[in-house]
Amino acid sequence: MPYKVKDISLAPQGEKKIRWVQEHMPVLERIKSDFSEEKPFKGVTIGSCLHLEPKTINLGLTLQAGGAEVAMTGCNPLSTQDDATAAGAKMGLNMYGWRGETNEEYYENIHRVLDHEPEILIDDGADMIFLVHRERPELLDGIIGACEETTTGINRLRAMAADGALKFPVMAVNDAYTKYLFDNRYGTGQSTFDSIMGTTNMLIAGKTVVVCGYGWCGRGIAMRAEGLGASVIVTEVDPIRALEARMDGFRVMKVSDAVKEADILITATGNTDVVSESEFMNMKDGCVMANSGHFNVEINREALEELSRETEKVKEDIEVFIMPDGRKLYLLAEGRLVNLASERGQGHPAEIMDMSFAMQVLSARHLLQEKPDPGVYRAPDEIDLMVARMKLDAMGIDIDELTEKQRLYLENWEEGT
Ligand SMILES: NC(=O)c1ccc[n+]([C@@H]2O[C@H](COP(=O)([O-])OP(=O)(O)OC[C@H]3O[C@@H](n4cnc5c(N)ncnc54)[C@H](O)[C@@H]3O)[C@@H](O)[C@H]2O)c1
Ligand SMILES: O=c1[nH]cnc2c1ncn2[C@@H]1O[C@H](CO)[C@@H](O)[C@H]1O
Ligand SMILES: N[C@@H](CCS)C(=O)O
Repeated sequence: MPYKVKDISLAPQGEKKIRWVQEHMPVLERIKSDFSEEKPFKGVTIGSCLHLEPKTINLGLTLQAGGAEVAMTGCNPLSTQDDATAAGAKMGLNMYGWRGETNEEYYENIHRVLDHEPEILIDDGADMIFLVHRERPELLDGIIGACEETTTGINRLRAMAADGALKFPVMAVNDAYTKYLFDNRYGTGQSTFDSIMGTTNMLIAGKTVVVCGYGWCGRGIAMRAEGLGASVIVTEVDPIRALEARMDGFRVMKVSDAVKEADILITATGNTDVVSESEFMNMKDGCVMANSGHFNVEINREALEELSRETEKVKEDIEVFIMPDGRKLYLLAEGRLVNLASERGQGHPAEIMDMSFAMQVLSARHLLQEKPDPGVYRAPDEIDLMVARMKLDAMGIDIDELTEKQRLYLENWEEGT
């Protein structure tokens, strides 16, 4: 099995980590067992560009159990766990990636996955989907479709479809209820603090935490910050979401004012330049900044570097930028997704990725069965509900069912007071 990983001798350690997450991914394990009987992907090659860590390797193993030939690379140069990729390679997955890739190596590894001529792509952020359109158009005819993991990827793909540039169908996995309501909210909420606390060893209680963006990720981060004892300020550009944040009990203000109070600032907007020159000029001394949104552009690191008179690596994943007036501003994990890109970041909990990855593999099967026209599609509600039911089942939770009388009552418009 071809592979290019950091150190194949790390495989035994990686295998242990994979076994551990498997115990906490009951939905995916159940699907894996069904797939090993049905073999829905027999003869199909699947290429993925996802954060490479034990839960994602387990996704690869699920596709493999379903009969697929699987080739995997990472979707962020810093989020790969080298023991997990070593184990994945040993377990028969074609594996390309290592932590700390250069930009060039990152794209070379995506090309290596594309060299397998995958018929289905699974992407996070749409880098692989763009690359195949731009640089490997000869592969487009052989591609049945793709599944996209995250909000930003889907926004980019919708823009591409609107321009008529998208040449195959894409399942918007992020838009499934069993994905964004749990992964983006509870997953990002927990893993962001897990990583910030692990990296900095700082206390959250008593601090002022500024959360930029009150979408599904932002509300999870704000909720957990409050639970840890912080005073939370939210910044937004959408008036409805700003109102929601206020009525959820948080202070809401412009980012230019919020930075004056921030001990910790976390971005989760999917946007660029959310925190830039003027914010750095007014930011509270000692503020620790982290991004849990997308790519490394939400906090403008280049502007930060240009403004500062001195920069230094404090310790793993913490950089200090000393401003001309002596204020020290700190940036975690180079401004990349802090919950995955920092050494201490393990990504979302296994119980969360259990549902996200169940939606991935079932959406991939749906693509294969339905072969829709080019466009961006939400997974059918039946699949979403099936994943929710399997999760409840695994949690030992029973819920009520509508009686026939109740169903008829809900469907009837004639009955009043
Ligand atoms: N770290 C992770 O593991 C993880 C998990 C899921 C999603 N994501 C990424 O996080 C980002 C947010 O995802 P989401 O699902 O919460 O999206 P969302 O669309 O629900 O929320 C984004 C929010 O940011 C607000 N916003 C946009 N520009 C802003 C600005 N300049 N200032 C303040 N607010 C602004 C929007 O109005 C919106 O309410 C996306 O890039 C997504 O891909 C990361
Ligand atoms: O631990 C993880 N493994 C794999 N993917 C993850 C993990 N944590 C979060 N995400 C995924 O990363 C996307 C943003 O790039 C999110 O949409 C989330 O689903
Ligand atoms: N895969 C990209 C997209 C995140 S939204 C990243 O890791 O930055």
